[in-house]
Amino acid sequence: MIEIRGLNKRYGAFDALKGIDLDVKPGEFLVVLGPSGAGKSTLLRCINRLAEPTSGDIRIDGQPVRSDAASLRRLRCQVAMIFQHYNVVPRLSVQKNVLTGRLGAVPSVLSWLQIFPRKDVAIALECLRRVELEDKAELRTDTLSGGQKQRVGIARALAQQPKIILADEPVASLDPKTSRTVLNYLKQASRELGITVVCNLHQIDYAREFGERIVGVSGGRIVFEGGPDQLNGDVLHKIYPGLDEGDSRSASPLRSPPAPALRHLELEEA
Ligand SMILES: Nc1ncnc2c1ncn2[C@@H]1O[C@H](COP(=O)(O)OP(=O)(O)OP(=O)(O)O)[C@@H](O)[C@H]1O
Repeated sequence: MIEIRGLNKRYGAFDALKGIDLDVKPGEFLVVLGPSGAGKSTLLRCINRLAEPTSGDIRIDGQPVRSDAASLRRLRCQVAMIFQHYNVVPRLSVQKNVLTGRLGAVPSVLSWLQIFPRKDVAIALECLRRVELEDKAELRTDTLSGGQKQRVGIARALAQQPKIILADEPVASLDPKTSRTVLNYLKQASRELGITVVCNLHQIDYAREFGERIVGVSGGRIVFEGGPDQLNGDVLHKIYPGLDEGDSRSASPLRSPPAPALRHLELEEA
């Protein structure tokens, strides 16, 4: 579903990604694990062209990903994104937030007027049902808890009816119990709908629990690819140089501090 060959991304004089080769199979739930600054977000942003690769080739469903308007339009339909800070519109109702996932499929004049065809409203409600929030559809989104907001983020991504969901640290701002609930919704939807998911995580425990396959990134390179049962101490030291034994058994020391809310939405500087 995703084929990446020789992907490099340079910011000024800094190489954020160095020769990434990666294949993601259709329907796979892939976890990208790595320390802060490893290049995980940059990898996702290159896949969906929020960042322009310096060099290399990315194909989605066999089609090369390019930056011309037609390719970007196709890409935006095929690939949905889930963000650490939910990126919901607080004043809008839960249902309207989910309906924004339908914007690519609705004539722009209707979306300008915030009028959505009945078919799209039905899709939004079905997606809310998948994350068990259909009873909150009419509420303002800023009345929800963090975990519920992220479930709205998942429903919005599902409403797009994408082939691929890229989730950039979707549970970094949530407590452990809520994190597991949110990741369960995401994994279940991926399994039932056959959506390919690439999910960036900081937490080793969640990577083991939810990843069907894990890619370890460190210093802009892939340093591990394998199953969750292969995440042993040696592998963890490769991914997290300097990690001590206690850290490798616990998820919490590897939690990142929250990043600025809009960082992942901002297009990189030209
Ligand atoms: N727009 C940018 N301009 C300059 N440098 C950048 C930019 N975006 C990312 N970087 C740098 O590229 C490196 C990789 O960043 P990236 O956000 O991809 O890492 P990450 O693994 O996702 O980290 P985190 O888990 O903290 O989000 C970091 O050193 C970061 O400072």
